[in-house]
Amino acid sequence: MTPAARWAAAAAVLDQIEAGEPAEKALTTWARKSRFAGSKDRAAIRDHVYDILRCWRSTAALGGGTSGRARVLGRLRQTGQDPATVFIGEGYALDPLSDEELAAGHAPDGAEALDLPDWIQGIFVNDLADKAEATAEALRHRAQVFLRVNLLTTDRNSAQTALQAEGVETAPHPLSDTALEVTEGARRVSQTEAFRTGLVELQDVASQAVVDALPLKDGMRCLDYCAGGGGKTLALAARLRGPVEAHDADPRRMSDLPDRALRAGASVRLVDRPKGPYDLVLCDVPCSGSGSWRRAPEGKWRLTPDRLAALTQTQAGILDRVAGLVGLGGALAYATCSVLNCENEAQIDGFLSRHPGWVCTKQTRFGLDQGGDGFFVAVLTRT
Ligand SMILES: C[S@@+](CC[C@H](N)C(=O)[O-])C[C@H]1O[C@@H](n2cnc3c(N)ncnc32)[C@H](O)[C@@H]1O
Repeated sequence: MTPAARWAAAAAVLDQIEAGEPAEKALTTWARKSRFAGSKDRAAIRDHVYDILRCWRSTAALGGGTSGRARVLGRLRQTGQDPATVFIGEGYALDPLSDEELAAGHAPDGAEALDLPDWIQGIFVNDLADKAEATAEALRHRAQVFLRVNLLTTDRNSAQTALQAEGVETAPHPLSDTALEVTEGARRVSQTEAFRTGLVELQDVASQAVVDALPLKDGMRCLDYCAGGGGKTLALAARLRGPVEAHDADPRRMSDLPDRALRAGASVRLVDRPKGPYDLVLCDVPCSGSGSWRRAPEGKWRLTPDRLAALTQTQAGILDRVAGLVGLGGALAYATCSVLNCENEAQIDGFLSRHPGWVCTKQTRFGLDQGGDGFFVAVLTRT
């Protein structure tokens, strides 16, 4: 496909998303109908779509409309590319722009320029103060690719050498001693022998730092209560060098975890009904995902005040339930990939006011300015 044809395909996918289709589904449907597209085409189209999803409001403002065509025009203007090289009307390219389309569009302002929903801009300013703008700006750009070195099978230097031999260049990242930032060959990672044999896992650096912050001790009984795909379960098992139990309200989300654990040489047991007492329970709760909107930008546009309120209730409910699983002297670790106070510090304050006999021994925010996604972790101890 020509570069112009890829933009035309992106415009078609964006129209489906505008009509309410999830981005992944719209991309898959397009790929099924377009067998002529190769893997490089599909990757380029996906990049266009996600770049625009991150900048959904500003591209619409600059392009003068919410159609895929207008958003592509907005994105080209935003990145200083000449629309005349894309709207060429030949082959599979988009039709040339009309005079009306050329005259449309305005420079985005305020929340539009920061690509935030209006209702959340005030919350950002209130919660993040002088970091609000920089955080919103960081969420408008692609995230770096990070790997977690699996300490059960290798060390960071050896993993780096193995990846380099397969054309993947990496650099250690200061936020976690298990983290490598991929500087070249990111698309090749999942095909490498190093990945297939469990030397490394794809995992954001701040997500790794959350696990580093947990009070781990040899032989402790440990539960990951919201295990999902198991990213943190595996990191925990590697740090602990021992077994970890994994639970999720939706067990289907853990369906790949046994295979992933096998590949990583980690001991993970899936539990339907956890029975305490545990020495450590990690709750990586469902949240707005506002710290990782650059990886999952649709979440930014789908979040509503009602949905956020429902999420904070779920989070408080999980904390209250899980408290009963932690033994005396044990710890409850609460984590989110959110930058919002109502899902972070306010949840901890609420828990402490409902549960006398618990103290908060650690509370850390990882900001996007530290390189990874925005994360929060608190450690609560039962005294
Ligand atoms: C943020 S995700 C977990 C991500 C995972 N820890 C990781 O690192 O890959 C939150 C998980 O919580 C699960 N969940 C939602 N409500 C829950 C509940 N009431 N109890 C337990 N898990 C719940 C969801 O199914 C989802 O898999």
